[in-house]
Amino acid sequence: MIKVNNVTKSLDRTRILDQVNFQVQPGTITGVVGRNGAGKTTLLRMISGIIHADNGSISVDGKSVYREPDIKQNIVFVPDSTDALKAYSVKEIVKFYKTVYPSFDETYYYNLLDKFNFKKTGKIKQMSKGQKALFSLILAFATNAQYILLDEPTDGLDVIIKKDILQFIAEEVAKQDVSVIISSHRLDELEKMADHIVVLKDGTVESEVEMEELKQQYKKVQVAYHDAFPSDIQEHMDVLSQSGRVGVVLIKENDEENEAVLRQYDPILFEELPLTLEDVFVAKLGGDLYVS
Ligand SMILES: Nc1ncnc2c1ncn2[C@@H]1O[C@H](COP(=O)(O)OP(=O)(O)OP(=O)(O)O)[C@@H](O)[C@H]1O
Repeated sequence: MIKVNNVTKSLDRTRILDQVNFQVQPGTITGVVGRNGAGKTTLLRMISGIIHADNGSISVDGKSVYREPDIKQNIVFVPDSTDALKAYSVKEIVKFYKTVYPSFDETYYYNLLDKFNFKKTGKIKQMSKGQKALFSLILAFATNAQYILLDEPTDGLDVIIKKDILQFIAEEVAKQDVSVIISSHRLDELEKMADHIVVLKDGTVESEVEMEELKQQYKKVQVAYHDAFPSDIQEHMDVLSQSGRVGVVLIKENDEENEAVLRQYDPILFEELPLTLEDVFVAKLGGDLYVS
């Protein structure tokens, strides 16, 4: 388990992270969501031990990444840029990774390179941006590290490669016993795969959500009326959108009181729609969207 406990960090005398707390359970995907500059990269770099926290503590399986650096064999950080890899060839990088990650699985690595039609010779710098992104994930999962930290793994990629990458992550987490943290500014991408979402805003954890719980807590209903959309619905519950006589509202599961309000005007349509995380964030967190 990763425990981030009251972590504070300043860079150039500016407070980047302030009293950040959250935990990552084994075998789960945690999404760290926040706008550009929210502090996601700084947080991931601290968890992987690249930079130190000013205050607070970070432990991985009960060990401090700073005081017990052996634990770093169990953590791999994949930055949003592959610049650090560009001088290596597909073969050379294995030697380098094996010195840092003794359990690196070469068979797995070459099998996946085959699967995704990578050449087994050649330099990493010759790959396209999408190939580099996928390659760095293959490399990370081949380390056999228990904790994989991915900084914006799909940023700037086209929809096809984005889908491949998200599917690859989901499949590998299902197969291997790993925990993944993915940072992103795209709530919509993360909600499909994350078990747990941590929302970072201005350097603090603004909210945390367990996806399973959330889906059981709320429902989204589309209602339409013969006459104008009743104004008191707005006073009672969160109206996500409204156009003429049709509205989409967010209510709690088993909220009989609000359901009665919706039904008292004899709706001509009353239909439950699939709930997205964005719906809840828009309604409950003041409409502050993290989706680009
Ligand atoms: N070395 C540094 N010195 C000073 N300030 C820094 C440094 N690195 C980052 N920052 C500042 O810290 C804040 C958080 O940056 P960080 O890269 O962690 O955010 P982020 O959420 O990952 O953003 P993005 O999505 O744009 O990568 C930003 O305001 C950034 O300008």
